[in-house]
Amino acid sequence: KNSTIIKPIVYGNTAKYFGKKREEDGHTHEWSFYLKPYENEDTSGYIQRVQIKLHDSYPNSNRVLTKPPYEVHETGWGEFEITVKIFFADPNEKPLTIFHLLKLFSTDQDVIQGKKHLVNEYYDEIIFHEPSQFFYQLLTNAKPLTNGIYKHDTDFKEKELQTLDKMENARHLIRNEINDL
Ligand SMILES: Cn1nnc2cc(CO)ccc21
Repeated sequence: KNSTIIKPIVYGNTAKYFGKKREEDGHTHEWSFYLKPYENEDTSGYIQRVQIKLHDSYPNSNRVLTKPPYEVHETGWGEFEITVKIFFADPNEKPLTIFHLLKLFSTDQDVIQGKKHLVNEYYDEIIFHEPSQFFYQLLTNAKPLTNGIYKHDTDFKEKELQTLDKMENARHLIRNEINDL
């Protein structure tokens, strides 16, 4: 039977420039990395823990979160790859690894002047194909969160439309070029 469960997620980072380099440690930015469900639901029923691996030179660089919100708040001076590993409540479900390049620097004047946060976030989907009976229950009975804690800076629906338009335009361009051959 058709038992594929899709869980939309949003992950990424925000960053804010201090305005200058901090004397004592040379840090220039505060930043946050986060992983959250796209819809407001309690993920703790089906996510057992989330490991967020920072650059090795951060103290305690492997941040383990056993309940939401799955966030890391830090300060620093450099951009680097963050590796996220999501472990699920069903031990037979393979953990999922996500890679994210921390972004601190922007060319947007408002961001440079510290007037607004840099937001670098992505929409993705965790697809569970033929989950076990036990896990299917956990996935489908996730409690909706009433306090609406998750709001997204990015209007992903709008971004989807814009991306689809770009793809359509690209198809027309290619078709015209092929016709002109
Ligand atoms: C790569 N990077 N960027 N900023 C950093 C801050 C620390 C902690 O002092 C360690 C590593 C860092």
